[in-house]
Amino acid sequence: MHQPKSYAILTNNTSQTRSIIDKLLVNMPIPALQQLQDLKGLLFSRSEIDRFMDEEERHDIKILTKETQQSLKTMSSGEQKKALLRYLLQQEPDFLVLVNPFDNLDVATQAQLKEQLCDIASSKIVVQLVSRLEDILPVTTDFFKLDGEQLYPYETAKAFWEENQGQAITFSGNIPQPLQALEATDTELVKFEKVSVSFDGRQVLDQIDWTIKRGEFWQLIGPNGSGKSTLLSMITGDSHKAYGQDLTLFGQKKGSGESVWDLKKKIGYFTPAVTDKFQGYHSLEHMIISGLHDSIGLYVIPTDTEKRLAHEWLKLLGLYDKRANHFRDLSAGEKRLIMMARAMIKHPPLLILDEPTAGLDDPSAALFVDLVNKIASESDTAIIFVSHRKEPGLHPQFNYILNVRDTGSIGRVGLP
Ligand SMILES: Nc1ncnc2c1ncn2[C@@H]1O[C@H](COP(=O)(O)OP(=O)(O)OP(=O)(O)O)[C@@H](O)[C@H]1O
Repeated sequence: MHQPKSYAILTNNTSQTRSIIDKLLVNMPIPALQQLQDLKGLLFSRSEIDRFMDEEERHDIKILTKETQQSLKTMSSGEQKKALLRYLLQQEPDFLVLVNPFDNLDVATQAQLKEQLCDIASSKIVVQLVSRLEDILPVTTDFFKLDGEQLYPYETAKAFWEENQGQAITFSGNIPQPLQALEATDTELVKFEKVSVSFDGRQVLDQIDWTIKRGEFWQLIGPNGSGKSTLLSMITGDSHKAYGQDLTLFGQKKGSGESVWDLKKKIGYFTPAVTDKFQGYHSLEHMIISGLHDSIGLYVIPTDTEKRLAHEWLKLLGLYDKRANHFRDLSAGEKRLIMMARAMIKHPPLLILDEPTAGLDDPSAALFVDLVNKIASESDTAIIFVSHRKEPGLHPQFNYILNVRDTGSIGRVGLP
């Protein structure tokens, strides 16, 4: 049997990805992909998982998790993706549209999924929409680039690879200083001592010891389901599992009467999903200044000093000329740079970056990583960077590595 077509479409920050997906799924004609016109296609993407999660939460309709008690929301990214793929294959589609399929997955799960997708591609048409070159399946037969709404086909694989191997861009200038010097905090910002966590009788974390000190740059590494989000939510005050544990945050023992609000003021938090909350018409200048007021968008008139500071950040990011533009009109990569400036404007004692490069194309991810390195070296802010990918160019001082065991994940400190 001859191998069906496997299409790879490389997307960048200008790509109208949603529009091409919609056309593919409702069989609207796409000249370069005529073969798919009358075929049934299904979507494998983060947005589909979110949609099913929403169905569960709001309407109590369990589709992907029919066979388990656990809700989709509490599953790890790997478990969620497996459940979605299984469900899609049961529907026997003619082709699958895969959108950044390896995002949020650890290295081992990525490798398993890659093998499974290559296997599927040997008998079924797949259309990959990917922003990272390393995600393109080796079985790919036809290559494209999506600029805006325009789909450009390549004559050969060689022509595609030659044109798209990117070069790095870097920042020049230092990161702006805060309006007020960083509040004097204890040297130890976070201290887990023999912290164990269980869900429904199953132990997920086993005797975690982890101390994060002022100004340190950590990468938190662990396979899907190893408990990374659980650890982060204990630090940010979003998990009740933190109570009764030997956990000290900014010098205060957990459960000793601190308010979640006080805690949140000390932590800058960024995950790509946060950008989706900013749907209003906020200018870039106001978006950055809103970080000083802990608000989503700006609802007070900014002072001249605040504006000057925001302008310094915009200049550093190369976005000063766009300062009056609306945040919602920026590219995905630009939005993340602005969100980083917003999270950093006060130089919080701790900055948490939860898979911050997911979904970005290679040049935008490289630029983002460059900004993180810069913040780490030019400020007293401690950073926790969570990512499954070995981001080329990221320079953490330490790794905190979770290893999964039957009795819960154990943690150890490793040097990068
Ligand atoms: N509220 C909950 N109820 C039941 N199980 C949960 C809950 N929250 C997390 N879990 C389980 O705990 C384990 C650890 O989950 P967690 O989300 O912390 O892992 P993770 O390392 O962040 O995974 P990923 O990299 O996929 O995001 C998973 O097996 C998950 O299913």
